[in-house]
Amino acid sequence: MAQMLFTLTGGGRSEWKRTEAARLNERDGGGSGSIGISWAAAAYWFIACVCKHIEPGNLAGIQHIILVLSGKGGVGKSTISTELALALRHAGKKVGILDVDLCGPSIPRMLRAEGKAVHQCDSGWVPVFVDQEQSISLMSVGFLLEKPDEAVVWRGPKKNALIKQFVSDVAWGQLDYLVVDTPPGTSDEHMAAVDALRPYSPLGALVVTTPQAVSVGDVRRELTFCRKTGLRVIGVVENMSGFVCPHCTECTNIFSRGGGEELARHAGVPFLGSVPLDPELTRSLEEGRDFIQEFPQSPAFPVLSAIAQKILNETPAQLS
Ligand SMILES: Nc1ncnc2c1ncn2[C@@H]1O[C@H](COP(=O)(O)OP(=O)(O)OP(=O)(O)O)[C@@H](O)[C@H]1O
Repeated sequence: MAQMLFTLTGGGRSEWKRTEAARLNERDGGGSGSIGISWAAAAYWFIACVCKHIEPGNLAGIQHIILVLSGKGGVGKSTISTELALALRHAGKKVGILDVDLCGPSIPRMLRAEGKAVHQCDSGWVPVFVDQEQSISLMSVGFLLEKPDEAVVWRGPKKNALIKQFVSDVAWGQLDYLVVDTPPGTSDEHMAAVDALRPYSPLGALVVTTPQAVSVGDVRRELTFCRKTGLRVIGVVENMSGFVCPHCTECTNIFSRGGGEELARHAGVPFLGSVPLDPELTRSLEEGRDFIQEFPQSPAFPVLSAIAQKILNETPAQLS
């Protein structure tokens, strides 16, 4: 504990002690879930407030916050978060990604940032910059784990405490967009994220689904969650919507098609587009490559670019 507090409150840029985080994770994994990082966070806040080392409002420089939600796991939420961030970045925007999918942090790998370390400055944790121009910054629990495939086995209160700490303590600086990748479903973690983010900036949700009725049904629950928490729905994205044969360019609707669009129409929320299954997208994510820059001929490229463009077109007017 003493070591952790030292690393969190010490002056200058000292490296986050990942081994200490991993040790706390190990010690508390599956246990009471109420000690460890959450206690350290409380102590950290107390000391930070007393010493006035931490400026409140680390999110104050962010123009727009977009929460990416999905009813089910594996429908491509992290994929859409990553590609949206890349597309916005290629449109000249400064973008941050906050990965609050604590049990499945896949974005560091998708952006080839695995193994990078989070540093500390006077105003909090410095996110990892994933490109040389420092136009995309990323914060993920993946950076706090000793090994990339280590499991985070925490109970709800502890996860919520870390999400709140991510929201308050990451020094993003000036950003045009913060894309928040959430776990699947509508859990306590979503409430923690929404509650913690609400005071800082206009907020909207982008809901990802696959076209099948079973996934679309889960999206209805997401839309209800948005309504109940007062989150504006920016739009629905249908992912894995058809497979375009690379040889003959014929599109096969493997998981049916159009469920997301129909749901959006019924719910009265915007439909942003249907992203096809695209092997080049899978490959670029596996290899941590920049799909938007490297694969402009791919079938998923025009749809992902159009989704980013719709967000660019409407966010200044509607979210401000
Ligand atoms: N349109 C697509 N074309 C090809 N592959 C895709 C597409 N969308 C997602 N994938 C692949 O599907 C897998 C699951 O995607 P992803 O991790 O983004 O889903 P998720 O909803 O974030 O999952 P989780 O709920 O586990 O966080 C990944 O391997 C990704 O590369």
